[in-house]
Amino acid sequence: MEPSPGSRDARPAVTPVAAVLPAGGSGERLGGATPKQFCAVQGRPLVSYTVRAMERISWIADIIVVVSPENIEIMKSIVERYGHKRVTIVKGGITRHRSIFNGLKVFAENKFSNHLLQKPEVVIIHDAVRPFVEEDILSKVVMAAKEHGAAGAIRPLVSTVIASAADGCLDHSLERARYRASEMPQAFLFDIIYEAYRQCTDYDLDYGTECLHLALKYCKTNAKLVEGTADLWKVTYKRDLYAAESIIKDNLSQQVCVITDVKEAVAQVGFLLHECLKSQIKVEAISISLSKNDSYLQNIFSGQCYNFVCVKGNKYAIQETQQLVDMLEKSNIPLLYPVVLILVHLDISENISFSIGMEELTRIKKFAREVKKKNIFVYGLLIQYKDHLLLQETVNSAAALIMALIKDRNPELIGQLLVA
Ligand SMILES: Nc1ccn([C@@H]2O[C@H](COP(=O)(O)OP(=O)(O)OP(=O)(O)O)[C@@H](O)[C@H]2O)c(=O)n1
Ligand SMILES: O=P(O)(O)OC[C@@H](O)[C@@H](O)[C@@H](O)CO
Repeated sequence: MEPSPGSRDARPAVTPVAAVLPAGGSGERLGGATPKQFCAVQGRPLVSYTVRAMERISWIADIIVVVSPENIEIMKSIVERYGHKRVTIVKGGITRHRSIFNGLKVFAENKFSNHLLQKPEVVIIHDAVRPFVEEDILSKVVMAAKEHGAAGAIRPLVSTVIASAADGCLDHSLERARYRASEMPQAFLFDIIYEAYRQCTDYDLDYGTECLHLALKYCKTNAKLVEGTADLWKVTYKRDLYAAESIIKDNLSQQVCVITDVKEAVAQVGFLLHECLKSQIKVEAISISLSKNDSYLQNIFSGQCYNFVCVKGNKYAIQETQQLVDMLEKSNIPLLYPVVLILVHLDISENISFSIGMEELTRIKKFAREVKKKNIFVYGLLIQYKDHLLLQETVNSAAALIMALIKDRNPELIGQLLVA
């Protein structure tokens, strides 16, 4: 059980809330050799998204991630690589309940000096494979647990629940409107859920699936049920991983920063691009020379924009783009999510003889490969037109290609040159 390095900051004056994330399963229903909590989504393990969801909430003082013994080193490397704070890794058990119980023990059988892992008043229990959890539902279940002793998120049933008879035929069905699906997060007064686990039979520990039931059975505590949102679902099957990937891609595709240099023709195309794109995505447009360490650009970075379009009037100014890459890297934006950087080369020469030699294409590909190591995906886009009347049509095509690259975020296409 080790807290992540540098994980302690000043402890809040009030009794803290802690979170236990069971991540010790094998993910059999998903299939494959890698347990689902460690499967990559947009290049990052699924568990890291759930840890991030907890650590960005300041009133959660400690995050306990419970993993199987063979995955402790993997979990440590995830915590280190993605800079997760306030994380303590604990060895899991052969069942989910046993893993959760091990996670709770770190507060009750505290092997760390007190100032490290203070026993929380309320503990959140949240499956590590439920990455889309927001502060609002966490706050609701914690407040409800403070009042009722236990609380859990619920959702309407999608399918009707039926019971089968011994012969495999329908025995009866439940009236769906009267029942709910128990989801996560759940929250408990620490003493209640810890006592429930202490009294728990081996049968419950090995076959149970519901923490709220343990609080009721062993501590006579009726959990408050809190309506949850649709995105609280658990990644169980392969389809859930695909769904998680597309939700994250969609979240990353909400904003783009269009950077043009100050040349008039480039600024004009930048303006037309802005007009084309703004009906599909939020556009921040700036016209600067990238050689300036522009405070405005820094503001864009703080706004967590993950998509950048640089419109240049000359050959791909790789060294200028390198400066943007350096600024992005310093901002830490690519740490958690891949950043899309589209280099738009504008060719409005009268003679359409413009050509990008193999040498130039190779330079772009080489640059893109280098930058991919920083989790920045670089794509080339050529806008060329001879007849001014075709400008709008060409820009429309460029905008469509830009949206496709932003939404797809395909690492296999980095360094390629598309032509609008
Ligand atoms: N011994 C176990 C089993 C499960 N879990 C965790 O409990 C959560 C919900 O359980 P489930 O979806 O059933 O995960 P798995 O048991 O891995 O899935 P499967 O049943 O398909 O093997 C997951 O984050 C899982 O890692 C755990 O911490 N320890
Ligand atoms: O049963 P599994 O181990 O797949 O997952 C656990 C779920 O049952 C559990 O997270 C919710 O039903 C809330 O208790």
